[in-house]
Amino acid sequence: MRYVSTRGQAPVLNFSNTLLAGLAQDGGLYIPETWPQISADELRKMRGLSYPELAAKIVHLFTGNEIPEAVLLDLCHKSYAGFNHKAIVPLIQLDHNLFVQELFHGPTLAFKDMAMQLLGHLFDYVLSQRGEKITIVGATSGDTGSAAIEAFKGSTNLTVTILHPYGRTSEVQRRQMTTVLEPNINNIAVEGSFDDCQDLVKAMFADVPFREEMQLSAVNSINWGRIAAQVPYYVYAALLLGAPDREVSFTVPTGNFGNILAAWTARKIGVPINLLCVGSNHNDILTRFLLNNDMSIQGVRPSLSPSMDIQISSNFERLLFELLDRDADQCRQIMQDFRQNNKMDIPATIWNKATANFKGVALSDQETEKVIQQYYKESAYLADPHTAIGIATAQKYRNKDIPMVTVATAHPAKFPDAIKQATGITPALPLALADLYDRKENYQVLPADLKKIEDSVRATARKNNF
Ligand SMILES: Cc1ncc(COP(=O)(O)O)c(C=O)c1O
Ligand SMILES: N[C@@H](CCOP(=O)(O)O)C(=O)O
Repeated sequence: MRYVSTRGQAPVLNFSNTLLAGLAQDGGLYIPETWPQISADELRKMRGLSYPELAAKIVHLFTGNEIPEAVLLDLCHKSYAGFNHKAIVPLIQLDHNLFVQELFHGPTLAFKDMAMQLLGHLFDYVLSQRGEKITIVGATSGDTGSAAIEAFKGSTNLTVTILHPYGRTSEVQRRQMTTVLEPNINNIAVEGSFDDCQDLVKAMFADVPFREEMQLSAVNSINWGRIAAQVPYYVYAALLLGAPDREVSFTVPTGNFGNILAAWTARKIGVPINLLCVGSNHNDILTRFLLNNDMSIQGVRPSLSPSMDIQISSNFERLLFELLDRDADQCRQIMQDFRQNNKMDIPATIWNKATANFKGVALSDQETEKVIQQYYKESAYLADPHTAIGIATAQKYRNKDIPMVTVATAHPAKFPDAIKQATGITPALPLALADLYDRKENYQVLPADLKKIEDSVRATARKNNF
């Protein structure tokens, strides 16, 4: 498998180098040079596989023989062994043709564990083979950070610095990150928004001497490895609901556009997926785009669904590249203009192609609360605020002939205040996290200043003798 950058000016890489590179040198995102395909017959043969077995087959399509399927199978078994549901990604039926696929049964209670647990093993495998050490830098609005810290804590091959927006995650999310005290983990609360954190990560990659000195790598969904490891659960749900002989639609609560891009990738490789629906909170740049071709940055406002408090959705660039028929020069120009003008100018022909594939709905906090309340009362289903946005979006776009699956991206106990406000109950944290509020925290608060952040990343690497 070979990977190309969406901006066309970075070297073409194999899977392992794409994984370690994270972001392309030209600021673009890596994407497969050609899409692997699964035929309907091959899909039928995958029915009945367990989740780890299916995941190994799907991820192998993106690694090629660089990582043998038998090795991937072993890594997938290890990755999902600690999940606290036997099905790993159970599909719950809410209504006649409305389903929820729960992706939050991993150690940090959000869908990020699905990819991050596997990425932890993949990085270890590749780095041990090469005898290399790297520095991971990541931005989080709450969930990627804890999943990455959990997956990589204690590793002797790498250090991890995670930037989170100061005071803008839930307390549970913050504590899940800041109470991990292993020396290879560094938590920074940045005085700014998630978008500022993500910009700082990209700026570290753009600082070539720093990038080379530290051997930087990424675990946000700018890294293709993340997307590849998020495709299998879409295939799993589709197979359970009759694929390849029946279509299925998906609704995804969306922020950085990584999770829905994985669903779109499942369609690209041959899974019959009908609609892809984006659910947003009032940080609604993606839904404004889908409804009115308005992709203008309006500043991030805190919401009840903090993990989606994002305005610059990195993975949109991968979709754009594809919709532009892989014209990397045009993609690069549009992305550069976007950051200069705070507005993306998308030609009408491209917008039409996007809206033929994707639909979108934005919910206010009040509406989100009502949906949590309604499903709790009527269906005894407790949805976290992100999932509730997904369910409301699915309600709008479901149709009677095609099953609609909303991916449930977080456990309600990660957002106890919002759940209490909506239902009056406080969801309990699972046993493994029951003492979270008693654990000691360690993090520093820094301004959104590249030099200060780089100094902190370097200090962590030095402390670990890198
Ligand atoms: C709970 C939760 N839901 C939804 C999202 C949005 O997913 P994505 O950024 O892949 O669009 C996130 C963050 O990524 C999240 O943590
Ligand atoms: N919501 C995310 C934001 C980062 O998304 P990623 O998928 O690109 O890592 C978070 O919880 O951190």
